[in-house]
Amino acid sequence: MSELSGKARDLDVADELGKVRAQFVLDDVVYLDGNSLGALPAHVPGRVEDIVRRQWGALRIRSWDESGWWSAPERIGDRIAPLVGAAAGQIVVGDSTSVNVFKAVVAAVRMARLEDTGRDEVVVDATTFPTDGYIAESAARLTGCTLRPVTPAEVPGVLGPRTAAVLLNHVDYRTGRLHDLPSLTAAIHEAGAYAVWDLCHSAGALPVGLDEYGVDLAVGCTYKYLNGGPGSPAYLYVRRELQDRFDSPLPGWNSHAEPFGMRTDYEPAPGAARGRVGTPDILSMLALEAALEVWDGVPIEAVRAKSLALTDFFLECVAAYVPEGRVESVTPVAHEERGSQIALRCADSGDVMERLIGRGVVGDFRRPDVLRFGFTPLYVGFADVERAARVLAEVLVP
Ligand SMILES: Cc1ncc(COP(=O)(O)O)c(C=O)c1O
Ligand SMILES: Nc1c(O)cccc1C(=O)C[C@H](N)C(=O)O
Repeated sequence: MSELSGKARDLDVADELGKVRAQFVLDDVVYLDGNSLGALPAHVPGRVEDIVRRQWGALRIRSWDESGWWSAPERIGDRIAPLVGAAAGQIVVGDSTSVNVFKAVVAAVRMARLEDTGRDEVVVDATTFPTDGYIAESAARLTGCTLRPVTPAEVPGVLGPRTAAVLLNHVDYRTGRLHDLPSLTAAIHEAGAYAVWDLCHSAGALPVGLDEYGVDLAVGCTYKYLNGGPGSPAYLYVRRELQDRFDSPLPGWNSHAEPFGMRTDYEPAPGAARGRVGTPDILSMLALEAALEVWDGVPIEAVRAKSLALTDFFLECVAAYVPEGRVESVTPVAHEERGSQIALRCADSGDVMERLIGRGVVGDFRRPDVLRFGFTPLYVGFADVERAARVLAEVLVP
């Protein structure tokens, strides 16, 4: 046994979260793509079967009340809340991240304008996952704002009396860089603007502290580190003090104060429900609710500690196994700047990822030249990490 595989074994033995892995359906593959689609918790298929056969099949329409379908968006929001540092009553689950980005950015601009009509700029992370950029551009156009795409490091320098809203990613999807949410949020508030954070790549991987740092609005998906399944609904956080002013650009009947009043005038519901639009996607939503049970008794701080240990160990193994200069990490070394993934740049990365997957190590390739490896602490172990780096070195040999 090599020194590093011995170290991996010792780290796995000492790993307090190691037992959580048994709750997932995993095979002999090293699955490092949980930052795109999380693995399936083993109890979910049985629960979905019950939801379909009993709740839908037998109870039918009664399930809106008797099976808790109607209240699911806020109930599941409250289950996600502690994972992102939010008190109950501020998160609603539903729609896609893209749709929630739209709601949040337009609502942020509208709130900024309530205080100062001269605010006419939306600042967006220029390096963002494309959907956020597209939607921010459309939201800016619809609200008569100018879009300012800048890197997160440039954000403090462009804030000013014209800034209405700023849309940022907590963790960059390509590089895995963790942005400084507390200080950027403080700078945005200092400028009198509203902060909207996309938590897709941080929720379930590290503590977020939404309430602690006074974030205004946040969105995120649930199919990555929260393991909700393909296309599982996203969520929207609206800070409690802002809820009465949250003016949704998509005021559907589900966010009405009296949804069954069938009134022609719109009166928004109080609380997080104001972020709803139409009928919730119950099957996906309840599959997500079941999936979230793997978090029972799992503190997010322990997840963060293991995540950093996994990524540190991966970098150590890559440095030991891969010939120097063959790959370059674009993920920051500093813990306070690192999410839960490592992105390695190399010339022929598309082919390299195909060979890796062929050898049972699943990461993904992001254009133009990045090999992305996501580390989900709930089910990735240190032996997986050592194997991934070893196989990477093998497939990199010309
Ligand atoms: C940062 C970020 N935002 C948004 C999305 C996607 O949004 P949607 O759930 O609407 O597909 C992703 C990944 O798919 C993402 O990485
Ligand atoms: N949402 C995805 C999908 O519907 C298909 C394939 C991949 C995805 C992803 O989540 C991509 C992911 N946001 C990324 O960071 O690249």
